[in-house]
Amino acid sequence: MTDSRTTRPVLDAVRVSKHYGSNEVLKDVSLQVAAGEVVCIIGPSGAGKSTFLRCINRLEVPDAGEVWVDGEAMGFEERDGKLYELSERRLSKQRASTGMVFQHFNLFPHLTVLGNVMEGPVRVQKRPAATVRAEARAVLERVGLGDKIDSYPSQLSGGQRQRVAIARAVAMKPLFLLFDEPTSALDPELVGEVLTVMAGLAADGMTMLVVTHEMGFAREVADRVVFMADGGIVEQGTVDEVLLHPREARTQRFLERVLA
Ligand SMILES: Nc1ncnc2c1ncn2[C@@H]1O[C@H](COP(=O)(O)OP(=O)(O)OP(=O)(O)O)[C@@H](O)[C@H]1O
Repeated sequence: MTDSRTTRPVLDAVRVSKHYGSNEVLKDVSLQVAAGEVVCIIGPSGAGKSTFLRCINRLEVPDAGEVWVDGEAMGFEERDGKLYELSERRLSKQRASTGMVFQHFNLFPHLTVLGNVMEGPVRVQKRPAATVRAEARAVLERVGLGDKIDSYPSQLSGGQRQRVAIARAVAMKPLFLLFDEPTSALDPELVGEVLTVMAGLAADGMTMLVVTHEMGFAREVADRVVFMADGGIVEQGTVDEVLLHPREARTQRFLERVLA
């Protein structure tokens, strides 16, 4: 990749740390993701993967470290050369640039599928409803739910709900998408339809940081794989380097266990 647009880091997390009580959950974690890149984070339960994603979009406030998104410090704005903490309202707007898809969909039960997808662009980003409606329909077509726009979440399968959640994040036109184990809550037969949508977004050039236990997805789609354990990055590299020829004993043991 020689095009500078596809190599510039759109996400730059620098020495992020977080503790809960005496539990050091993240220790000095740094990670860059370039525009157009798909990075999968793998690792055992309790490694700090979810906490890292939540620190990136400031659903959790890190104890130390910085997160830069397209050159802007997450949670702060610059005025007169100084950084000031953003109000919750402005933070919500900034957070929209880091669209997040959770394990448990988090849809609004009282809104239709279309209403769920329009909510963020209209209420948070204050974009005109007519434009957003047309865009939301197009995004829902793209995730294969064009015929479900008037349904309510309770009328959908888990896989369909997760595809609505993905459409909702995409409709905000984020700089990148964060996925936190997006298929872990699904029945096995519904996992494939969600992974297919995610692979489609990756093929379209969407920048993605994906916490996943789906090794097949990581192998097929990731440009880079990051192995986390005990609150830190143990190793990272290409699929070939990390999944097929891991250097670190901890990575080898983890892969032996999950691929057994
Ligand atoms: N809000 C919280 N309060 C206290 N401890 C927390 C909180 N959130 C996470 N932890 C702890 O932080 C550690 C890391 O949790 P985290 O969910 O980030 O790990 P993970 O790698 O995503 O694990 P999993 O794959 O099981 O989701 C765990 O020990 C967890 O119990």
